[in-house]
Amino acid sequence: MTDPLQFLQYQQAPCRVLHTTKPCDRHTHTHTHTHTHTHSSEHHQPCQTLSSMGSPAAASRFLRLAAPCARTPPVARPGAELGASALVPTRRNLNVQATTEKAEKLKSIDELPGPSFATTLYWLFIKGYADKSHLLQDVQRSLYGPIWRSRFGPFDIVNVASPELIAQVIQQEGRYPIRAELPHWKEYRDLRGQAYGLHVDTGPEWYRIRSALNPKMLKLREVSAYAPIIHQVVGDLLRRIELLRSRSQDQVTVSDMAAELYKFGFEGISSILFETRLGCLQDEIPKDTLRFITATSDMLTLSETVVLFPHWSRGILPFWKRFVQAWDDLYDVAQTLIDRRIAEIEAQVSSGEPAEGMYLTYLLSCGKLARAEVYISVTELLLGGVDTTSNTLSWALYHLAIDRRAQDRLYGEVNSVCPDRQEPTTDNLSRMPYLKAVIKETLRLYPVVPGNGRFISENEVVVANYWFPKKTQFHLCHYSVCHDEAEFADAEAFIPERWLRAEAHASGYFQHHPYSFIPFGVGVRACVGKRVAEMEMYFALSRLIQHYEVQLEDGAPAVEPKTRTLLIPAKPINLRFLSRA
Ligand code: HEM
Repeated sequence: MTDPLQFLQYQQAPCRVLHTTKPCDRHTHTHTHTHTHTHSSEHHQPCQTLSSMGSPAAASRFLRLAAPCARTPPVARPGAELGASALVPTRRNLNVQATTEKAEKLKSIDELPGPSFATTLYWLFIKGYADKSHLLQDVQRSLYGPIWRSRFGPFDIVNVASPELIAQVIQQEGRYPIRAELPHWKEYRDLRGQAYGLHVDTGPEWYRIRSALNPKMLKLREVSAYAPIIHQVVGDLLRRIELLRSRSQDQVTVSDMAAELYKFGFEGISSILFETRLGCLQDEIPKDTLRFITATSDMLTLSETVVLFPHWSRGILPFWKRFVQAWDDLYDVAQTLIDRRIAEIEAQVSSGEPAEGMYLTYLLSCGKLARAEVYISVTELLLGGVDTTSNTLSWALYHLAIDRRAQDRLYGEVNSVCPDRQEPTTDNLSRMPYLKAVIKETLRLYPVVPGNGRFISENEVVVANYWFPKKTQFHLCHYSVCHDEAEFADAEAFIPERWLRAEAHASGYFQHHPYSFIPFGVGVRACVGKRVAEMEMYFALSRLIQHYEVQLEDGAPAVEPKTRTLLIPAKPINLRFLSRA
């Protein structure tokens, strides 16, 4: 079966499209320009919409005639028992679905099973799933099947928890997909007169920003240019581990590895975005870094709280004020760092030196973004690029520490491609399939983004045999699907070999549906930092394993994940690093 990530639009040949948008008062320039983007050709012919159909019956008639829009090849999955949804929606069989008798009898959203508000409250606060919402996906799927509706305060959500149904949603996501509406983020931006940015802008405006960010983030060749700076940061991480070991009682233990890797993640992505070393892995963490760390956590937590309360409560309850403060801090840190770098660039230019840089120099000079958009884009990239890589690395080390056999195999591979602790190059990485398999398996067991979303605002859509009106919010239950025994044999076990095609085929481990593993999302809205994240994780993990044998502390209890927007370790992970020298 094919890797779903190969369908990411970014990997396809770029095409030139003329985008002419009307001038907008929010930005300082008129957006009439030509730019390069990496859409698949399907996107120039938007998915057929059901928007003007008006009723399930009309939609079903339409479906019978429609040429479906699909991005994946047909996948026959034995044993799928999902009624109409068992037909994996592909270019061919979406038509088949449409022509079945079932399509005549599309059901409405009100017919979906699902918990009442009271039941949800019970699950979250009495049964204790408030910080384990990843597990709630599994519980609810077993109660209601692969599609159900949940209502919680102002939220009305359709959950889908099978790869077939996730594929159906994605295939109808439209030309400019939206993950979720973020009215409170927009309100903050309006309050401060800031540009909207990736998460708040929608439609062609979102796409214009995204197209500016993509080229130096998603093209392998471009991302390879960041290898030397990432190696520098990995060097700092190794020195930091050496220092922490030497300070520990037994001279080998590093406590709370996730916290150390957070600093690594921050330094890594900052070195690319700001073209400056911040020194996060030094003993004294820069003040601004600490401010950003606190603000990130506050903003994400408060973001979930603020929307639950009505507008009028903002003067009484503290949440909105703290939410605004957290965003102010995030933005201010990014703006300060950017302004500092701009001053350096200006000084270089005025002294006749060429202004060479990496990502920030590109964003400032590409002529596609106003300065205000650069500020907010870099803030959002920083927001997305730290906990994600650092938590994934923490889980990878944790499992390698438990699984001696996997660790030995990884060490063997790294050592054979890069003997004598040579720093791996990006070319070397292509000869390290086991390293990549370890990261994939880590992301399968601990998808750091355990649930994704699609808010389908422009179109009415059909998923399974249900018809949904415009503005339906879908929740894509990745965690549940990644842990589904029907997709992944021995789903709870850490088996990197399942990603090595030849071995996995021989042992029956490679049989999953492409949409059962999409840790970086999929399509034009997928993660913009995927390539950078992979490079950071590959370099860090390979060099750590070159230097150390990693073990769990004696008698350390198992560490479970918890959800705090992202899937993170519920307890500190303490590891022993035994020098291989
Ligand atoms: C292990 C590492 C990472 C994982 C698993 C991950 C996962 C994801 C996922 C699942 C999405 C949503 C995609 C969708 O809706 O289809 C996303 C979006 C995003 N990610 Fe990542 N991410 C990672 C690292 C990074 C890094 C390093 C950066 C920054 C360079 C980053 C920046 C972003 C941004 C800005 C978005 C929003 C894109 C948009 O809305 O257009 N991520 N990521």
